[in-house]
Amino acid sequence: GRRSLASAPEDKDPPKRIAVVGAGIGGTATAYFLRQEFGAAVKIDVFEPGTVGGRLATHNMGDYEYETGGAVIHPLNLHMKHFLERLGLSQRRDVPGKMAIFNGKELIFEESDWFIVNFLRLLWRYGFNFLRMQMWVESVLDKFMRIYQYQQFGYSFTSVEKLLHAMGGDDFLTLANQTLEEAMLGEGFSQSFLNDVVAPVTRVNYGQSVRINGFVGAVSLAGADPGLWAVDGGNKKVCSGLLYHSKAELIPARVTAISVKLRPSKAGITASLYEVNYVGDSGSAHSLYDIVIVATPLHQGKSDITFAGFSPPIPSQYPGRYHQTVTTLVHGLLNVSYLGTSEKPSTFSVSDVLTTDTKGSIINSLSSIDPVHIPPSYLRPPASESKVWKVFSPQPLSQEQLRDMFLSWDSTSETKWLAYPAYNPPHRRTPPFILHERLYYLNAVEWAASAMEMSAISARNLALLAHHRWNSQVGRIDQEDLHTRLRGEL
Ligand SMILES: Cc1cc2nc3c(=O)[nH]c(=O)nc-3n(C[C@H](O)[C@H](O)[C@H](O)COP(=O)(O)OP(=O)(O)OC[C@H]3O[C@@H](n4cnc5c(N)ncnc54)[C@H](O)[C@@H]3O)c2cc1C
Ligand SMILES: CC(C)=CCC/C(C)=C/CC/C(C)=C/CSC[C@H](N)C(=O)O
Repeated sequence: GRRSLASAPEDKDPPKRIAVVGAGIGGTATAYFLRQEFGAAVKIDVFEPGTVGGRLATHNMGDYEYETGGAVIHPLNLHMKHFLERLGLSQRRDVPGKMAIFNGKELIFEESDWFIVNFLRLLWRYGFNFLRMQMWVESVLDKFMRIYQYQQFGYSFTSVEKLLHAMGGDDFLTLANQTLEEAMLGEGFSQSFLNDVVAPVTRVNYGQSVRINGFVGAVSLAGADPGLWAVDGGNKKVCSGLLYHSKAELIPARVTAISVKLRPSKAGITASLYEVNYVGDSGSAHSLYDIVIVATPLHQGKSDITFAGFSPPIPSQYPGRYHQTVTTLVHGLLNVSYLGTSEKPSTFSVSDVLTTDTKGSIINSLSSIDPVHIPPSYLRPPASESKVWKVFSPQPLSQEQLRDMFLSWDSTSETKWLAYPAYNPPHRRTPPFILHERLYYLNAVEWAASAMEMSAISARNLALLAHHRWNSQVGRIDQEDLHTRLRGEL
């Protein structure tokens, strides 16, 4: 393939052992790409105290299973698509639905079955803002897609900033360091369009306002594109599949500390190894590794790993915090009048209710959801029947709030996530990908944007970076102007 043509002919001995901390999509994709880069001989251990999948998780309700965490994937998320192909998984059958926007009192927009009706309504209210937004998101996505070509040619980046810059130049760095609101007002979008249309999208996807950074804002708007998909059987199947495919060993334990140990090597030169300390059901233990990849956020409430013996020191927790989103699944009957509509439940066919950023609003969104596997004759039940609704809110819902929203229910389930970063641009500095010589940090990428595909891109980047740094192949690291240099290459 095109990678091997340019790799150095005399690679040094491959590493013997590599550790990955965390078995979400980031950690399991890292194990998969590490195996691809370093070959069959290296032993890869993946540490995970919880369920494989991390923020990709499901819950059983009635006879079916439903996504409670990461749910939708973009049609242009090429790593996720590639994983499905390699693992023999398939996309879940799509059940079309309609969207509405709720301002806390009434529905200010309700999608019609007819494209032309939606188009004319939006044109009437917001002029060409809507079409221009689609063009703006597409232009960001066009540049974003360059990363796949760079990675296919084996190029890697030492920081989130350099990765963003390689995709979209200074424009992407500016975008990431200003708010979505500033970026869109600067592009000439109207404040009412931001309030009525853009904020509901950032609220459903990231639980936050239009003051998130412009880059994650564009990702969020891409998350409202048509053609979104999910994995048949549940998104977390990708994680267990990648783990199996990578022939990594899953160690069901929590990593407590990572320290650097100096060891004399064959040539008499002192080489450093990493000691990973962990606690599992059978007590605590430690092992030595040549390379370690941390694939869990190093933030308050997310993980608590001590880094010992490093100079400069590595903090257990980086500045900034993760934002809480509570997922409540309710198997019950919606109180349609809660949405201020006089429509009959039997004809109310909205599946996704987004919300504006109104003071006192307690929910971010309310969606009718389908099981992770859709049986052949499945039809989404109307609102007049008991079915599963998913509510995203910043705080847990009280019984009283649930009683306002639902006429009755058989069961509920609540998952409190520290879901994604609380985005307050301009951030001081994105955390580093490289914590130490051969110690890497995958979730730094979430400060640009948090999504399954972002973790997969970071995984590929770190596997390449770890490989090139191990073999001192500097020609594949932080190369400038790749877009021009690779033009015409397929
Ligand atoms: C409610 C919600 C909805 C979302 N919706 C979408 C969506 O629709 N589309 C989308 O693309 N993205 C979505 N996301 C974001 C997406 O889920 C995440 O970006 C992605 O899953 C992150 O994967 P990760 O592997 O990097 O991290 P995680 O999934 O968090 O994995 C980290 C793993 O590390 C483990 N771990 C923690 N500490 C230790 C330790 N000390 N030792 C060992 N292991 C440890 C954890 O148990 C966890 O399993 C959503 C997130 C949430 C919460
Ligand atoms: C990374 C790129 C280019 C695109 C990803 C687009 C995408 C799928 C964004 C969504 C991210 C996200 C955090 C969604 C959360 S909620 C999703 C859904 N609306 C739901 O109801 O679960």
